[in-house]
Amino acid sequence: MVAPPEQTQDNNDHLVQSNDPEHPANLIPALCAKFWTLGWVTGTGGGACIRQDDLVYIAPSGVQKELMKPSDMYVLSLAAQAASLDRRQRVYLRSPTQYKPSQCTPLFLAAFTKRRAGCCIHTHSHWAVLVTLLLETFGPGKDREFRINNIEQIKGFGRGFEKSGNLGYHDTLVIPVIENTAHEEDLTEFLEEAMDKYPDTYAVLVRRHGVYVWGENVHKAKTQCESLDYLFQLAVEMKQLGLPWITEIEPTVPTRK
Ligand SMILES: CSC[C@@H](O)[C@@H](O)C(=O)COP(=O)(O)O
Ligand SMILES: [Zn+2]
Repeated sequence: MVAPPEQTQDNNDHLVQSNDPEHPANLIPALCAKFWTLGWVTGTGGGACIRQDDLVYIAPSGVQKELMKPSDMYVLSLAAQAASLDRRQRVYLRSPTQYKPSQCTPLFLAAFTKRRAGCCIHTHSHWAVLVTLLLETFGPGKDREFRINNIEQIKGFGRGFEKSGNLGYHDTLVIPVIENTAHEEDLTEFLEEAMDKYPDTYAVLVRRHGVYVWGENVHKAKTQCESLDYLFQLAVEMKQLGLPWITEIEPTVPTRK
């Protein structure tokens, strides 16, 4: 077994220094600046995390996510983390001294380790929060899933973990909802439970809080996050217009003559 790299005296600064705009240390600040304009990472909430092979690039906690710099990024080795005896203790190769790492770290790690995701995005989007509030009004039992079908944007989603291709127009997209907790890290066990119960899901809604969305790579995570936000907004607006709530209708497959 190859020993994981250790934190060096220079804090492994080379891990976050690159001229490549696609390098995770450059991409996280760039993505978060775009997400801020969508209201996804307002007031320090939400964020994004990228895995490149064994290395995970993590934003700091409690900072204005749209103003971050590559040098603000934490770097963690999944191999070193797996070898650590205490699962809650994080093994960082690089820690910017003035901050703590994002409180969302254990949730991001769940997407990387349980689903081999390459990127995980957490938003505090109004649409995500409103959808969880609307679901509450459907009563116990019906408030634990967001379902939608017969909308073109569903095709923006992959079929599921280790499955090829995307959902089709007539498929139903199902996103589980978990309850919020006082501390972000306490959501981890519920997020993992939801992943086990819905093995093909790429997202988990957190009631009155937001959504976690992941994908095989940055492109897929971003596409799925944007598609989902579009669908959440559409669902809320359909409800406002008095159109039938999509969770209450069955998929309508037209019959061919
Ligand atoms: C507005 S505080 C939000 C946090 O508690 C949390 O929900 C969040 O999404 C961001 O946590 P952070 O530790 O700043 O990355
Ligand atoms: Zn949050």
